[in-house]
Amino acid sequence: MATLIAPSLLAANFANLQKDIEMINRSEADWFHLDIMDGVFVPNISFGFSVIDSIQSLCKKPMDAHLMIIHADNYIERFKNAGINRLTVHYEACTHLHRTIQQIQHEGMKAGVALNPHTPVFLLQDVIKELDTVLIMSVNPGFGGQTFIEQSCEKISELKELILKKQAPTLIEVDGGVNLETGAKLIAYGADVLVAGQFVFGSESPEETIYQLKHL
Ligand SMILES: O=C(CO)[C@H](O)[C@H](O)COP(=O)(O)O
Repeated sequence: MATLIAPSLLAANFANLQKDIEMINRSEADWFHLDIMDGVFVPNISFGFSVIDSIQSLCKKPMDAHLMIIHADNYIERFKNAGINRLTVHYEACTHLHRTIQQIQHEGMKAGVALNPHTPVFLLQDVIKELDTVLIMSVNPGFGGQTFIEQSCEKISELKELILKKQAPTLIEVDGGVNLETGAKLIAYGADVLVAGQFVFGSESPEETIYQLKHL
């Protein structure tokens, strides 16, 4: 399977989101990646439903939301209504993770679980078969433009092993510090989806940068 590319809108120009969304529509990107932060689970606040509702009709590719929030259960139906196709919650922020996954899938969305850099992969062994995606955080969540944590590569190997062992249908998504160098390494270790924010939107030609990531 060709690697999927999910540009993170966190690094887009919020004064002209439409322009960046249209660029992603034109590009070889596969998904829109939306980072939702609550200022509690992570020390930053990003954007919420008013923004997602406004961009929903502009986004012509699946919307992949990464929730960095507590009490995600309270908002699952609301994210579905906002047009989100894939919803990822954090392992560290969910008390009843299995129930949360079921609720997301009950709403017709793909369900993902994100792991912070300090959270080991083996903790997912009893839910992996239910998961559409595992999002390996290769930086500490909360901010774009951080340095890639090398240890993430080993976690991808461990996750790949777990997925094969359990014959799970799960995609491996990686988020944080992705560029051409780290991206190539991540693909070699088994990543299926690369999220990239600063590397795409901070480049001279974001569309060309997406092309380069897609063809690594
Ligand atoms: O989840 C995130 C932050 O919590 C971002 O998606 C991630 O950091 C991507 O940003 P960049 O590619 O700029 O490192």
